[in-house]
Amino acid sequence: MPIEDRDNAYLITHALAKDTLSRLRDIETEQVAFRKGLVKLGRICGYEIIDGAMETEYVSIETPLQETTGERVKGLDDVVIINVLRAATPFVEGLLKAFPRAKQGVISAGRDEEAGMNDAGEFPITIDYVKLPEIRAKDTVIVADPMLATGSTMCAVLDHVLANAVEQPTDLFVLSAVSAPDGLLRVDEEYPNADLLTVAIDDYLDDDGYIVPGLGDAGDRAFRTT
Ligand SMILES: O=P(O)(O)OC[C@H]1O[C@H](OP(=O)(O)OP(=O)(O)O)[C@H](O)[C@@H]1O
Ligand SMILES: O=c1cc[nH]c(=O)[nH]1
Ligand SMILES: [Mg+2]
Repeated sequence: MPIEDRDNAYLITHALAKDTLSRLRDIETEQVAFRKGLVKLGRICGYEIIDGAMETEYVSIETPLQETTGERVKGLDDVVIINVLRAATPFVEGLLKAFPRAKQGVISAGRDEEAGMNDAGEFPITIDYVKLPEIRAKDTVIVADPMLATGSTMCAVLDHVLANAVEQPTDLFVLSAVSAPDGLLRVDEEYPNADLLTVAIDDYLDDDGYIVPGLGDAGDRAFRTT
């Protein structure tokens, strides 16, 4: 469903996506259930991307009984999924169930929480490790991170990914579970060619840059760190 006044931002409205996200938000959801919830949400989002954004083609098929016409999704071999370490890891595990043959990239990008947010609402981002596949124009690129807060991490990641692409991808998706309005606007403004997909847009960011109501620190809850 398109988000008001934004040509390229969409809500993933599948009932099971909303159900799963609601369980993730719950403070009572402990590590294992939280991680499994992120995996499930990634899978649902993957199916929704296929359903909403990928083309199908008719193919001739020989069943054990006779020839018939079937429908196949086009381009499944030309999918690139970027895992923004570390909170995206279980989310990507779910996405891979929808895109099992995706080429995968990882990029370790973290907010410098000690430096904190500046007056413009941005965090300095540290990028430690990057391993990306070759990206070409025909690839469907999905950059996955469950949390889009100030947008600082995603902008740093997109900078890196696009600067290192062999060709600029035509289909570029930024996928998150929960977004703050500020982060969504920032990524939209800096990367107008990206389609932004999210399951929820929450109310605001608190003074520490956490999404409210949000679900807390997704990395800490999935990896049981504090
Ligand atoms: O939009 P932003 O303000 O940049 O915030 C979002 C980022 O914060 C979280 O990662 P974090 O830095 O906590 O790293 P982690 O995945 O290791 O927990 C989250 O997974 C995003 O990457
Ligand atoms: O609310 C937030 C903001 C950034 N990162 C998280 O994990 N949660
Ligand atoms: Mg974290």
